[in-house]
Amino acid sequence: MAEPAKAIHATLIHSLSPTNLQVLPNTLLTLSSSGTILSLQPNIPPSAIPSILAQQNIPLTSLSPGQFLIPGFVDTHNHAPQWMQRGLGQGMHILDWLDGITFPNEAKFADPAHAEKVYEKLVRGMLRQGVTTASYYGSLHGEATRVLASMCLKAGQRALIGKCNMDRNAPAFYCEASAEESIRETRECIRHIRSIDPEGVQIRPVLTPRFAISCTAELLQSLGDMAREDDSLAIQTHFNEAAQEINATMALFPSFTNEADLYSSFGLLTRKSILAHCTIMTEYEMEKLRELGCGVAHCPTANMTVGGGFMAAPVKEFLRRGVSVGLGTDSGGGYSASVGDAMRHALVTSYARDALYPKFGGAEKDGSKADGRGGETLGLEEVFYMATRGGAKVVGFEEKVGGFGVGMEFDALVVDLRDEVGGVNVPLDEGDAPERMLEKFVMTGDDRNIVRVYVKGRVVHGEE
Ligand SMILES: O=c1[nH]c(=O)c2nc[nH]c2[nH]1
Repeated sequence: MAEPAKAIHATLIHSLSPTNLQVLPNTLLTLSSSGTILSLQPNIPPSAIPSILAQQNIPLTSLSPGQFLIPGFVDTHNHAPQWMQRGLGQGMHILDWLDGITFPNEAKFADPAHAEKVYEKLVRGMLRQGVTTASYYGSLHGEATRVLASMCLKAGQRALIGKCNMDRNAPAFYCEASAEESIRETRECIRHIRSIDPEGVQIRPVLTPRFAISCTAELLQSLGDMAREDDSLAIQTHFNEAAQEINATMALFPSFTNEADLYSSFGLLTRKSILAHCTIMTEYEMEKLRELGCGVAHCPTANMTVGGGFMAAPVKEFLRRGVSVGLGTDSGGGYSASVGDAMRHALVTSYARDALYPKFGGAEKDGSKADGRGGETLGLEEVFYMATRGGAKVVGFEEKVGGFGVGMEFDALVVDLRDEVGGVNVPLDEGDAPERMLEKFVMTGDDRNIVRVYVKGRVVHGEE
């Protein structure tokens, strides 16, 4: 067994399941030099630590009252080249927003120097906000996507990284010449990612057909073939995002009546699929995603502001059916790249769904009212789960991260609610219990309250 390299004494809070939060007070953790949790002992008073660590000459970090540890956040849906366009085009419909704002911005990543500059800010900015794992869409450019992969590895962020595939229905200045070229560049990116992190410890490739509108059937089929030949490959795409997008998709593929059948016919719906948005779902598609084991990247910030009006995905229904759901910032369709905002917006959109949308077909649910509404609100435990362990499951990192346990890798945030960190919004009160501190952080905290970030036990933001 590995030797302990450092110890941390803190109150830990993590999710065991969507509805089960666990607080581990006064916990003594030891970590190996590669960041694996070797031991985890709750209820150890500070006075007992010297004798426990007597045989181990390792440094100890102790948190103060007002501070606690949570697992690192997982952003299951993020467009890396859109980092600089956040906030633009609010209220636009999806296809107009892509043409008017997004494609001209992403086209700039043909220049690897531009990619280097923007991706450095992106990865640093995401780590600072506690996003220890992200699933990134790159631009369509192979070289810029390789720059992103190298940047994540160097900065210490875990990531799935995919070169965007798009060989039609985009302006000539931002469209791949053919399906073959798109596949060639995709293979090159996968090779690069696997050469710099052969075990996929920190970064992994993900197939990234942007959506069916921008991919020919030949390209979708070739990507599906790649997924079938290598079942370790994750897949990410946009799915049932908005009415404008669904109508355009069905017009391009008239032999299908829904997106679930369309994407699965090309072999793109697997247990490794990460489907962003899923706002407009039928009973049939809901069940199909469940049967196929696909994960959902719920992106409430974008769904409320860009793409198609106000869209409230049926998240509670996904959870009821056992479909894996994580949170995505969808930066920069989402104007905010903060998973904290995504948690708050997930709560708000669930309240809207509860009040305004007829309940989803299927079994009677507790809490539904006579008019068919109700039963759709999410709780704090559920949004925190989706931001951490649930997200880790969606992106395929659940055995390593998302919670705390012996044998897991230590991706964690030191949350600090004390006045001295300079955040004015968090109302820390004397005697606040850990559960209450977490609730206040989720609802009112920001990056100033994330004072240190660990990935694999290494400090990647803040000071040790
Ligand atoms: O939110 C979104 N952002 C995008 O970049 C995109 N492309 C296709 N569909 C999309 N939706």
